[in-house]
Amino acid sequence: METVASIDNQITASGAKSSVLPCNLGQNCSCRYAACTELYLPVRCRKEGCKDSTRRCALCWKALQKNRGYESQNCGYQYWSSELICRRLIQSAPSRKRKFINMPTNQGEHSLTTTTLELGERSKTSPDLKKRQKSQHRLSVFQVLQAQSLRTNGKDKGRRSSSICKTPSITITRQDRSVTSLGDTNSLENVDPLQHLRDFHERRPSVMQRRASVVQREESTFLTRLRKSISIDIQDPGYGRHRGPVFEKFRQIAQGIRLLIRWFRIIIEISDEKTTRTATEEQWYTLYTSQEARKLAFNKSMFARERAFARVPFWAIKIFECTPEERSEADCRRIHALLRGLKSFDKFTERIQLYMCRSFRYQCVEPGRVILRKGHVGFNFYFIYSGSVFVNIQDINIEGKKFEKTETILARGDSFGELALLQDIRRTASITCRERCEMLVVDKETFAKVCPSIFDEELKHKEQFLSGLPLFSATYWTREMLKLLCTEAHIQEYKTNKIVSTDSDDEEWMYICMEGKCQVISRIALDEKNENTLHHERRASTPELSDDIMDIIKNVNKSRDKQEGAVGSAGEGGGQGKERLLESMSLEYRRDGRRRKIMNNPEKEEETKRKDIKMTLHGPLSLTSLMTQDKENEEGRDYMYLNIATVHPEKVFDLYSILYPGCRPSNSAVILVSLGARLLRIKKKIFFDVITSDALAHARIIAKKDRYPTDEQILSSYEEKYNWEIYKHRLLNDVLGEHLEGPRFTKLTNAQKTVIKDHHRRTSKLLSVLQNNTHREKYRYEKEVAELKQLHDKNDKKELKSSADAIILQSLSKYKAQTSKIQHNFVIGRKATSVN
Ligand SMILES: Nc1ncnc2c1ncn2[C@@H]1O[C@@H]2COP(=O)(O)O[C@H]2[C@H]1O
Repeated sequence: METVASIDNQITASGAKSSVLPCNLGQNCSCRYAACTELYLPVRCRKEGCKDSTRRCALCWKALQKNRGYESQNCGYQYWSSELICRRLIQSAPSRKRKFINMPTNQGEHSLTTTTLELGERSKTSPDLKKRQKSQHRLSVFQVLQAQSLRTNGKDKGRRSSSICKTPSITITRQDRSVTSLGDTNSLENVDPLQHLRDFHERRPSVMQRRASVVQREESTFLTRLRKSISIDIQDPGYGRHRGPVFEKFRQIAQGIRLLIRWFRIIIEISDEKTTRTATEEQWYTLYTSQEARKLAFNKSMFARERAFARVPFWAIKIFECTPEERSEADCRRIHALLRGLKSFDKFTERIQLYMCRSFRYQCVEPGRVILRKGHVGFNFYFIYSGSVFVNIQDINIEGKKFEKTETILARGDSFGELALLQDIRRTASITCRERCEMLVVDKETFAKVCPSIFDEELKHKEQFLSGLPLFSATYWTREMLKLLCTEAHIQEYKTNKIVSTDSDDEEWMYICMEGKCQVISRIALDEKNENTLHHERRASTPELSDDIMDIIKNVNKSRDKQEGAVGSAGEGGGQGKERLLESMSLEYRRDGRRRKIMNNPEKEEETKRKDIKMTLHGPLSLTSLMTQDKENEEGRDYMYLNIATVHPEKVFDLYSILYPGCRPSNSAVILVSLGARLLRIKKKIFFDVITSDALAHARIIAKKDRYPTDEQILSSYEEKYNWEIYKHRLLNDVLGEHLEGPRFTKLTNAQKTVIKDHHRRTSKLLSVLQNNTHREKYRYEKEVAELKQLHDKNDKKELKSSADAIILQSLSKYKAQTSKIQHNFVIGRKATSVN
C-alpha cells in the first residue's frame, strides 16, 4: 500500500533509503530525494552548470531545502495536502483497492481515506445495488469515489468511514476538529483552494510570514496545477474517467464495435430500402417466417430435400478459413472430393477444380439478404452448396413501368455471377437468398485465371449447336450475331413431367431442345362458343345403347369393379357417355370431372403472375399440379389439355407464335412439358434485336412449316374423334343386338355352331379394329361391318341366341378394357389433324 506517510518515513528516517528510489523526472537531475511523483514545487538541479529544473512534492522539496541548510518550519502541509488529496483522489481512482493516505503534518497526522470501489465491492455494503445489472457494474466501475478524511490522532486511528456517497467528496478534518470540505468532485471546480490556503495562513500568521516568499512564488503555479488537474480529471465526473489503460482500451474497442454495429444497421436499412421484393419473394418469406404458415404449407419433398442436403462440414469450414497458402495439397483434395458431384463444379477440368479449391471462400447467408444487386460491379463468382436463391430481374409491365420479378430459382449445384466477370459488365440480375444458403466464392482474380476458358467453351458449344440448326443457318446468321445471342442464353435441364413454359405467348424466352424431348400441350378453354359447338354436336349424336346392352355393360362393370375394388364411373346411362368421351380428351375430366368457372381476359395478366409465382416458389410445376391449380383457380371454366406435338432435339418450341405474336386466342395456351430434356433458352428480346430482315423472313418460312394446329383444327379433330366414338358405339349396339336376338348356342347344329364361331371371330376382329382407333381403318372396315350385318340378317336369329351371352360378355369386357386404355393414350396429333 502506497502511502504518503511511508514515503515521508523513507525520507525522514533514512536518507539512504530514499536515494534508492529513482528520479524519473529530468534526465540531468541527480536528486537523491526524488522519491515521489507528486510535483508541486520547482527545484533547481544542484549540479553545477545544469539549468534543468524540476518540481518536487512538498516532502521532497522540504528535504531538499533541509539539505541546503534551509530551515523550513511549517511548510504549509495543510495547504499542500489539500492539493495532495485532490491529486491522490485522481490518481487513486483507477485503483481497485482502498487507499489510505495518511497525511502527516506538523499539526498531527491527517488521515485521508480515499476509497475507490468497484460497484461489485460496493454492493456488499449496499444490498440494493446488487439489483443493478452486471453490465452496469462494469461500466460504472470507479463511479463511486469516496474520500473522507478522518482525524486519526492516536486513539481513533483505526476508525474509518465507510459511508458511501455517489459523488466523491473531499473533506479535511484537522486536528483542531475544524473541517474543510472541498465539496464533491462535481463542485470541486468552484472551490478556490487559494482561499483555503489564505484561510489557513491567516489563522497562522507565522507561517505566512516565513513562507511568504515561497507562497507568493508558488501560489500561481499551484493554482494552475490544481485547476488543470481539476479540469482534466474532475471537472467531468463521467463514468470511467479515471480508468487504467486496459479499461481505456476496452472502452475504445467497445465504442468501435458500437460504431460498427450502427454502421451495419444503417447499411442494412439502406439495403432494405433499396430492395423491392418480388411477389414470389413476398409469398416465400411470408411462408418462411411464419411458423404457422410453414406448418400448414408443409411440403414433404422440400422437407426431405432439406434433410437430404448436407451442410458444409465443419472440417471443410476450417479449411476455408485458412488462406490459400496455408491450405495443403491434402486439404485441397478433401475439398475437391466434397464438391465433386455439384453440377456446375463438374463442368470444370480436375486441374481447374483443384486450383479453385485452393482459393474458395466460404459464405453463409441468411434468408432475405441480397447477395448481388443488379447494376453493381462484380467481384465474385458463386457456387451454391446448399440452400437456394432467387434470381430477380427487371421487367416492364403493360403501363411501361419497371418492376422486379423473380426469373428463376437457383439451388444446390448451380452457380451464378459469371456474366459480370466474363464480359466486364455490371451485374445483370439481383440475387437474394431464399433459404439459408451456403456458398463457395471464387474471387475475380482466380476466376479470371481459370474459369473463362470453361465459359468460353460453353459459349462455343452453344454457338456450334445453334449454327447447326436450319433456323440459324450461316446464310442469315453471322458468327457475331450468334455470339450475341448465346452470351445471355442458358442451358437448363428439366426432369420428366415438369412444365417448362405455361404459355408460349407470355414467355420471354424461346426454348430450343438440345437433348431429350418435350411435349407440347394445348390448353383450350371450353368457353361458350367452343362448348356450344361441341355440345350441339354431342347432343345430336349422343350414342344410345339399347337397354339390354346397357344392362350387360353394367354387369361387366360391376364384376370388374369388384375385382379392382374401385367404384365404377362409366356406363351409368346414355348421358354419361358424353362426359366419358370428353374425359378421353381432357385429362381433367378423367381425374374428377369437376367443372370450373370462366376466366375473364383482363385477369389473364394476374393469372400469369400467379403461375409465375407458383412456378418460382416451388420450382417447375408438374402438368398434373397445373391442372389442379387451374381447377382451383378458374371457376366455371373447363379446359381440355391436348398433346398436340413433341419437341425433338434441334426443334424450337412454338416458333410460329414467337414470330407471329397474338396468333392464338387469348383463352388458349400452349404449354411446354419436359419429358426429360436439356433446353437452350434464348431471350426473345435479344433474338429480335439481333435478327436481320432476311433472317426473319427465313425464320418465318420455317415457322410456317412447323406450325402447331390451331384451336379450330384441334376442336374439329376433337369432334372427329368424338363422332368416331359414337360411330363405334352405334356399331357395337347393332352387332351385339343381333347377337342378343340369336338362339341359344348349345342347341345348335354343328353347321350353325360353325356359323356362330365365324360370327364370333369376325365380331372380335371388328371390335379390335374399333379399339384400334385409327381413322383410316375405320373407313376400311366399314365394308366389313356391313357384311357382318348382312350375315346376321341371313342367319336364323333364334339359332344364334344361345351363344350371345357368353360372346357378348367376353367381347364387352375386352372392349371395356381397351377403351379405358385408349382414354389414357389418346392423342390427337398433327398428323391426325392433317387427315382432315
Ligand atoms: N435468367 C437467368 N437465369 C439464371 N441465372 C441468371 C439469369 N439472369 C442472370 N442470372 C445470373 O445472375 C447473375 C447476376 O450477376 P451476373 O450478371 O454477374 O451473372 C448473372 C447470372 O449468373
